[in-house]
Amino acid sequence: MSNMEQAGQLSAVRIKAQDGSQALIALYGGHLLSWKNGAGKERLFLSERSALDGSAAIRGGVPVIFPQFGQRGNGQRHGFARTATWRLASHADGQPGIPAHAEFHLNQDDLAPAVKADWPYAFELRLRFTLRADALSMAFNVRNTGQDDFSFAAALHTYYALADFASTTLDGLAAPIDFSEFLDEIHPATPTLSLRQPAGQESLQLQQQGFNEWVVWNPGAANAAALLDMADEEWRRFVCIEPARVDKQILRAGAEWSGLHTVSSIP
Ligand SMILES: O=P(O)(O)OC[C@H]1O[C@H](O)[C@H](O)[C@@H](O)[C@@H]1O
Repeated sequence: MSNMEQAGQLSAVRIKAQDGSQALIALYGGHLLSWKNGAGKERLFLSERSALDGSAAIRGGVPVIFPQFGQRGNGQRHGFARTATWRLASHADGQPGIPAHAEFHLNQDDLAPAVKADWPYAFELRLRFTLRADALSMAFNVRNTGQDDFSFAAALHTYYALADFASTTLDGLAAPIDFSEFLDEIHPATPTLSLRQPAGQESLQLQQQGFNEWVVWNPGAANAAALLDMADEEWRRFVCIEPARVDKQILRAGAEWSGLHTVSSIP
């Protein structure tokens, strides 16, 4: 397929909007690795030490968290979706008046036997990236295709590239964020946030629907030093702001849930 390329050892699809902005998504994890504006400026952080060979979750971009958030459950930390290989269902570059898109699917038959045995439910995940001039949206849909109810948590664990952590502000949460050190905070899902960087750097508007919280995370210096897949100084160059459904909630047999995350450039 013409839009396919390698990212490290991973297969990935690149989609381009009419204005020249681009997104690169790996099949491993259905993982958005890069989102550049029309001038080629990268919006997402990806650690220089990240595995890109399918051996471990990718450190950066947008890990898809499902069906468990962090260690809030007995399953794999942050779930199995970020380390499963998704199927590319459709993709197209943008045309005049039509955005670019790529859609990925994952169901129980795509999982390794041990993972499937650990979470024995029938499901269908759909993840659709829609790329417009200066805006990217991620639509995440979970369907319970089996006979049994199941509970799940979910998040789009977005790593935003920052010029300088300490000079960043985030507006729109119920309480202000202190960009000086370690952050691991869970806030109610106010619909719109503004991630502002110093003059000369791009600021972004973050919107979500369908999720319950915003999680804000940065390891800070000490924790970053202990992370094997992050260089010591890299923590200053990103913040994770994640639309999330942190606690597991039930999804009845036959039911579906949708969450939407839209990020756009603001002056
Ligand atoms: O290292 P990871 O498994 O990717 O998790 C990275 C981070 O994810 C979330 O933001 C959690 O709130 C943090 O507690 C966690 O440390």
